[in-house]
Amino acid sequence: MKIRIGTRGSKLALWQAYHISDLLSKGGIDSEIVTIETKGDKILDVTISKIGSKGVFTEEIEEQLLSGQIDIAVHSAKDMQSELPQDFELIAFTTREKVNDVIVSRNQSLSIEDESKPFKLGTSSTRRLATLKRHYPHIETVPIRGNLQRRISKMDEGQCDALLLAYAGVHRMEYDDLIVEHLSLDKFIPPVGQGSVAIEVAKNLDAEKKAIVRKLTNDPDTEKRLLSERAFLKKLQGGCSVPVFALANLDGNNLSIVGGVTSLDGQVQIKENASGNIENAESIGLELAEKVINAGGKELLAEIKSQL
Ligand SMILES: NCc1[nH]cc(CCC(=O)O)c1CC(=O)O
Repeated sequence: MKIRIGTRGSKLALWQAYHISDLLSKGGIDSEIVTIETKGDKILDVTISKIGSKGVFTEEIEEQLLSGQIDIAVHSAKDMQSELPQDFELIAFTTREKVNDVIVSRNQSLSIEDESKPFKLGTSSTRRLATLKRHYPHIETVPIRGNLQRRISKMDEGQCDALLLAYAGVHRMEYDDLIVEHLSLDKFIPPVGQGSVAIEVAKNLDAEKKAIVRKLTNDPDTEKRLLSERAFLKKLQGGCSVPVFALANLDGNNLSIVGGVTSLDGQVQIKENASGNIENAESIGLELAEKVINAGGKELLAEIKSQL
């Protein structure tokens, strides 16, 4: 058996694909990596929230899953919509990396906490922008898009002094030396799924292939955390372009999740939590969503979406 792995062509995406290929190979399964260019890779001059269509990074890949040109597709879990088109499913989540965001800069003396030394921080994520406005209003932000390497060259050209990024991507691309600060999970709660690699398949994929890929790549603890977070996101109809955040953690058989939504200007934040037995991961996520909705989350989200 040979598994054809579809992926976007960025270095981070390729790292993820090779990671899956390695896990398969340790289990004695051969694989081949197929790179696929998506709309999201071609349009670089506008923020993702303005491209508008769902699945800008997934559509072309899903076409190849459906036609059988590839068997599995590898994505950053956090980039996956909470509701996939009906012919597709996620069958595995790899062991999660540290979930926090970091500040990356050539200037080791920067600190986001030091209000006397403001600096220009590059980010285009609405969640990060809203969080910055709420907790660090002295920080000036600059929109920066593109893959990690591109963002770092934009920083080096002087467009900004520092970048706000997920630790997972920075670490995988081996830019650890540029990390000047790890952001606290109390203030910067990550988006759903940050730090894990998800495997997507067409539902009609051969059952034996599905089972073998899942067995060799899925981390059950990560899966429970992500199922809970993704159930929350789906119920709230969040999506990756709005400042919705959630993080589930495990302590033995207990799963606890914190999550919510922040207004774009940072003035309003709804943040709730829920917990229970790990077996009820998804219903705990739904319970969290209900709490956020009861606290006015739907109205806040509608207002945010009208402003994007
Ligand atoms: N939005 C792009 C993206 N998708 C996944 C990661 C990082 C790796 C991960 O969280 O799995 C990044 C970069 C970033 O947000 O800094």
